[in-house]
Amino acid sequence: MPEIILSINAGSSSVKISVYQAHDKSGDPTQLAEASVEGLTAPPATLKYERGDEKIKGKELEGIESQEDAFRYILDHLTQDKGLPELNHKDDIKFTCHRVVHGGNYPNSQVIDEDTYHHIEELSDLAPLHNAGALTIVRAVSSLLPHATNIAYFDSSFHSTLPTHISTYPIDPKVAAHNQLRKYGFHGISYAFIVSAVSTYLQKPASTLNIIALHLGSGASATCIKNGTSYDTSMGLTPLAGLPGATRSGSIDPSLMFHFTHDAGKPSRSSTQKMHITTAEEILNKKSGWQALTGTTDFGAISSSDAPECQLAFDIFADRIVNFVAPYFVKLDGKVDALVFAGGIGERGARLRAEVVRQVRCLGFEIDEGRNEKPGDGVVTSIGAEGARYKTLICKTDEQLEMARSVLEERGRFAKKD
Ligand SMILES: Nc1ncnc2c1ncn2[C@@H]1O[C@H](COP(=O)(O)OP(=O)(O)O)[C@@H](O)[C@H]1O
Ligand SMILES: CC(=O)OP(=O)(O)O
Ligand SMILES: [Mg+2]
Repeated sequence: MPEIILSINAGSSSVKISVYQAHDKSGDPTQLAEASVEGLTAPPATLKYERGDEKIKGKELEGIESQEDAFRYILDHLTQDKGLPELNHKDDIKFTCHRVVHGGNYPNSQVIDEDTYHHIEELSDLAPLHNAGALTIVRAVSSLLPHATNIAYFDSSFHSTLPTHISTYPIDPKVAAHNQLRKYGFHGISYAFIVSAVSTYLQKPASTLNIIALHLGSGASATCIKNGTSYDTSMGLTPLAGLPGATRSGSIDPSLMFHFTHDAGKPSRSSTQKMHITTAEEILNKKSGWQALTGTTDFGAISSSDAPECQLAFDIFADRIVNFVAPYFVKLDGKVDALVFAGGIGERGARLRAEVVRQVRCLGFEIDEGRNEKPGDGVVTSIGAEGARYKTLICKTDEQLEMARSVLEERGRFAKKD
């Protein structure tokens, strides 16, 4: 009986699911199909599907508005695909991996049982665009695929190596300890993939790899990776800190909110019994960022527009990214193996990459315009100019593959208790 792994990546604007078949040989599981519903924050959402030579791109979907809608749509699509007989029997799905953004103090992945489910639910307030959506998918899996083992992979786990002086906020330590207020950091599944891919590409052991990695998607972050581990990262207690995003402000003066509205501390209308967020958090997470500045969350459209508000959004993003690249270069003492772009915008946004690299040229980074416009097909490609002091790379990050690989490596830990 084939063992199938469904790897589910619920982002703030998309749900991406890859289907793998496990095998006994060493190496990666075999990918059978990849489906994603994108644009949940810029309706209509669209479907992208790839199975062998079968490709669908940009199919507009009616009524798909949430992560759960997207999951159910993709599962139907996969199980009804005649060219994917491996999924005709839902019981063959042995493992479902779920990307869960906030994992609190979990240093590694966890089988989702009652306890972990409730713990992840408690953390929903700290990742209001993410955890609750991922849990709706966990619940759907439990009813639609009762034989599968659900495993949570946390975006925050990769950052459990942050030094204390970097993860600690200068606030009352008693309150901080009691409420577990510290820098957690996110996009860690992606950063784990990036470390392994760049280490293979540069033929340098991961344990000696120093990179400045930028995961730029609907949510965007920068991470300073020292000796293959997270040394600093731009997101914080929640994914709101650091860089702006599709609907997020990124870091602002914390006092700003009290001048923006008198209702800052009141519960927002999107609070539920299980998730409590204030009006301030609602505004900064869901009503700010590119959406507020330009009216669209599509950074591709923003980058190619001449409209002044789009130009301003573009300039803000480049500026805020540089605000992390430079200090991370210093924290690595100039011993930097590469500056790495990843995520939907990092991988596809040639104009933004060119602008960021131009602004940090005094550090020794330089882009090759031709390669930047038409990067190669590999998982990692170089876009740096010949002779530049430091390398600039694009990494096609794959959070679904990172989770599926880990399932196979750690499967002993996940034996299902029947
Ligand atoms: N050609 C492009 N140039 C710049 N940005 C792009 C381009 N194509 C897509 N994007 C942007 O990538 C972002 C989505 O990134 P992704 O990492 O897939 O998001 P998520 O955070 O939901 O996982 C969107 O803002 C989208 O507009
Ligand atoms: C952590 C985070 O912001 O994730 P995403 O970019 O997928 O929304
Ligand atoms: Mg993402």
